[in-house]
Amino acid sequence: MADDEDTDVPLIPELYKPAALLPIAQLRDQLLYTIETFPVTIVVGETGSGKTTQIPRFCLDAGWCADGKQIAVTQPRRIAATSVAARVAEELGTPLGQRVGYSIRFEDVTSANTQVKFVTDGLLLREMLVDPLLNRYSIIMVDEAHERSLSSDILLSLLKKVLRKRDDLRVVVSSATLEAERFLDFFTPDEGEKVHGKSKEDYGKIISIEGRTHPVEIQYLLEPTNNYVERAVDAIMSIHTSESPGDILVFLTGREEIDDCIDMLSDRIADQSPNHQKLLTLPLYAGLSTEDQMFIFQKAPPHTTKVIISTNIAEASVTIDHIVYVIDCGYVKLRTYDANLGIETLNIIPVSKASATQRAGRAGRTRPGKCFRLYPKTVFAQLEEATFPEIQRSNLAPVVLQLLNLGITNVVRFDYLSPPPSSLITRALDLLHSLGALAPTGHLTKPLGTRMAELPLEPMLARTLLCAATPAFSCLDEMLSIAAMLTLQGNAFVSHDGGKKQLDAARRKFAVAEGDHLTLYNVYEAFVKSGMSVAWCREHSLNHKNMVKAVSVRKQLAHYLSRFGVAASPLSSSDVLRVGGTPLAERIRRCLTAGFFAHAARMKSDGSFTTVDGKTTLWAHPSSVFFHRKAEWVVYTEIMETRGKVYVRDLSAVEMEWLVEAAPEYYRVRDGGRR
Ligand SMILES: Nc1ncnc2c1ncn2[C@@H]1O[C@H](COP(=O)(O)OP(=O)(O)OP(=O)(O)O)[C@@H](O)[C@H]1O
Repeated sequence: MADDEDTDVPLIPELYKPAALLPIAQLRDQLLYTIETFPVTIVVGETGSGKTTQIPRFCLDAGWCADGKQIAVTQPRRIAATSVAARVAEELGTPLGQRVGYSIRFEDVTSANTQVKFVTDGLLLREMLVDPLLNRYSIIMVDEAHERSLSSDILLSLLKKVLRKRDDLRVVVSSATLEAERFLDFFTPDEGEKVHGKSKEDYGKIISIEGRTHPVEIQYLLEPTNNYVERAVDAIMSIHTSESPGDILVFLTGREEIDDCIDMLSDRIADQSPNHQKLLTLPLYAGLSTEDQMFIFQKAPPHTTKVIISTNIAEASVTIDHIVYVIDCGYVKLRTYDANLGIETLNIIPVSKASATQRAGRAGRTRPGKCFRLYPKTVFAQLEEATFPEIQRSNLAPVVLQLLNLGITNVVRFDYLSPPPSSLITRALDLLHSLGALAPTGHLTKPLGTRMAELPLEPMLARTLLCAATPAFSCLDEMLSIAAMLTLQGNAFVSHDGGKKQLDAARRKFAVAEGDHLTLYNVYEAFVKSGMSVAWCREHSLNHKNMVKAVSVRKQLAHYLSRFGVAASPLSSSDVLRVGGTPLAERIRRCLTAGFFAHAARMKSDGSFTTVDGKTTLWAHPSSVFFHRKAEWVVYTEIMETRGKVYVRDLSAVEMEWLVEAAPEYYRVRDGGRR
């Protein structure tokens, strides 16, 4: 939380200069009238027209926070929530965390004075667990709703319900053109029905904002390429040598491609004459700490061109000053859940037109720009209009758990914007049931199910953590550290000089035969013992900021548990090395099995793994202890598909008996399939 200073600062009209040049400025009065009159306003506008930064300012100025209520603006991604909050705070001349703040998972930069709060959509959903009617807000703006992120879809459904109960709440949905009518239809009452005296016609309205800040010229390749990373490097070099100066933003699909691109680029730069304008390459992907992500917003040093190489996380709502050129590979890594196999895979697929437009729109925000699409124009014409809704391709267990906790027991007939396939819901219910979160009545079990819903962790990890406190496992202290490290999503280690060998060597120093979770635990412990030292992290190829983040996450998780009245035994569990004759390391692995039994695999003679049902071959990620070592059975906490191979990360060796013990029903019901 930020400090509570600045309590009585009035709205500062002299600082309030709604960037008069932004297209949205002309629609200010119309927008405010619509928001005042209609419960729901759908705003459609070009990228950079001012929706995200200006609408909250207009509403603030119009008195929507006068009675102590707040305005919330949701974003699908952390980087958008944090950077836009910083921008709006700057525009209003207030320190970030005061009148304008942000809140993302494990990071709350708001105070009692906060009036405009940028949040990730998932976080606002979580807030509903404690404040189901979101009473503290007068306006909720769901930004980038056309992206159809899982959380924003669910949020829209819940907001529709809240609006039926609160006639003082206003919902603003910002969307790309194509989806606007659909959103309006979703919210408005049926023909002949009235809500708070309002009929279909006077319940909601679409406002279109014409025009954009600066022009963006789009260029295409004449022929398709079969190596867009290489083409991206070519494009960067050609901009660097032939175009007028300006920073470059490149969209690739994932971290590996980003690393490859940076490696290739540094080889090419090495060949250049030293008096040439320098290139500064900066990676950007979700696994970086917030601080590292914010690095991309810093101005490049003199005579230096900044080249940001990013996944789609910089695609929407983000303004990076000085970006003149955007290079778009035309692909995105999309998470898809296969309900039959029960695994999540990451597939690289062509972007949608909406995404391509958003990417191009990262240029032309503070000056005219150019966008180079690494595919022919004919390919653009064939792209899907919008991204396939996440709710129809996701593991729904976390969301179903939250809906159940909100008292929505009939999750099949819930009012979804796009109903998910029933197989996904069934699978989610099945998993929650086997995790012990769901009672036969269809309600959450108490306390396990409700506690799992409250913990900001996915259900399997939540259950693992809750089990860790039970006498049989007695490893809460250790599991708290492991859970905190897992939230770093494989980004504890970093190569300070770019070398993969150095990274492997660093990992090996902490590795233990039992697997990656205990290895992560060792890393955490050693970091804390080092006094959280920066130098120590450097020496061991660890990302200091991420490690500090893990310490903070661990504290927050411990706080949740103490609120539940769950605590480690007074003797630190590390001191109780053997409980009931079971050594600590084994208890930890048994405990992991209690949560991750659905993520079990058996090693084959060639070192790959097969899922319990024998249907899928999995490979240990190179960062795993089991990339080299042998184990018969393992549980894994992360699964991803890269270049046609399914990799599992964070593995621990377990015994088959533990799996059956942990989930007898799960393994029996699926018999024939699973054992
Ligand atoms: N951090 C910043 N630095 C400089 N200018 C900025 C910054 N943030 C916003 N702007 C200016 O404000 C304009 C509007 O930004 P805003 O994010 O409100 O647009 P938007 O309509 O929400 O766009 P999008 O849908 O692409 O996110 C930008 O085009 C840019 O000119």
